[in-house]
Amino acid sequence: MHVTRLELRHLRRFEELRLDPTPGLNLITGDNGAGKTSVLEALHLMAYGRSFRGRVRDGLIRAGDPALEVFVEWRERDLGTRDVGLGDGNSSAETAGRARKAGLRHSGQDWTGRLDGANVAQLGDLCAALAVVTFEPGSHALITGGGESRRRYLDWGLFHVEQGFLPVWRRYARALKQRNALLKARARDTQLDSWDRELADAGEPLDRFRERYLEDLQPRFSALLAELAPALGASRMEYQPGWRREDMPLADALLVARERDLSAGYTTVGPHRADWRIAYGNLPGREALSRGQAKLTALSTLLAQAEHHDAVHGEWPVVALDDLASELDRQHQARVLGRLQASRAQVFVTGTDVPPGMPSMMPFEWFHVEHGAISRSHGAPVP
Ligand SMILES: Nc1ncnc2c1ncn2[C@@H]1O[C@H](COP(=O)(O)OP(=O)(O)OP(=O)(O)O)[C@@H](O)[C@H]1O
Repeated sequence: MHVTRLELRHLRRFEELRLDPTPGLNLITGDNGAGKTSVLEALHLMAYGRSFRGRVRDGLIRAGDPALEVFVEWRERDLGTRDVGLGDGNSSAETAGRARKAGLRHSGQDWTGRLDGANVAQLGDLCAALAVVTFEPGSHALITGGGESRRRYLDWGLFHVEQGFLPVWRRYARALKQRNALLKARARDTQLDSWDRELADAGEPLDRFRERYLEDLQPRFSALLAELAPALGASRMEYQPGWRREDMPLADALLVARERDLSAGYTTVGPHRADWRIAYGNLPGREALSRGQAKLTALSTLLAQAEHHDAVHGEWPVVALDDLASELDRQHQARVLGRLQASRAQVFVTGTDVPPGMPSMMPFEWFHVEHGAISRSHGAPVP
């Protein structure tokens, strides 16, 4: 899939901005604070309902404005349409496939969204339409940070590749909210029984979806990390369900935990506590990773997710790489960009300049951000 138009209004420093990217590599340069990252944030917002730098209300709306707006038009593979040679990033793929569009207005509290000309009822419906994978300076937290971002990683991938996942996820989230409210109110056992049942009925399939998805990612992830960071040794993604699944089904675990949950006022076991970790052949654990190794591991998990999306849908998600040159050394920049070029993914890269690791003769479209505006200059191949 590739974005053909991105428009944003009242986002960070921008009054208004429009970008018409190429289906291949798009380089966005500018000085510090010019607004390069903000462009990727707009794209990420449409795909995730939030920025990778926080929620909309955490400073994404331009100071003094009541709300921001983002519009995206993109093309995605249509099973009835044959995709024609994309290798040079300038092919007829610009006109092939199915055209889609989405719009989002967000005030930080309220939002309205439209997808292909119709209103959307849930933000998740909008986010499940456009697939964007973002690697940015905070991405190492996917490996070294708390479990929430790792659960979000699994769920986001599943929203895009498993049709049945969203209803199960919503059912589980609703049951969890109800059970937690009852626990806080110290409800009677009979009331809790029915929500335990509901939670277990949604939680068991949710757990199976996640475990299977991680298994599907596993071979891609291991191959990617072996290429990007061979010194780490053979690696494995290990799934942790969020309760002692080897000992009992979720329904029993909820019952066993009930007294503890009543005193805590929330549900302490279940898929909302699930996690995954990486086991490395040559390291005791993530605590021993350098910052750069954590970044390469995170990048491998993100690219594995993108490759899997391609295996399911026959096309890559859009790939956004924020500040690539300060995240990876030259050699890794070259490897990653070369791999992405071969994948025919649409890629957005930001930086203060052309990344020094950009492979020579790689074609790209060059955008420059300055004084709150973006201008286009055709990138010459790097000598
Ligand atoms: N809510 C806001 N209202 C107005 N301006 C904002 C708001 N939030 C951020 N800004 C400004 O918008 C710009 C955001 O820049 P952004 O982080 O996208 O820049 P960048 O080009 O990626 O910079 P760097 O190279 O320093 O990472 C900064 O100049 C910042 O001060």
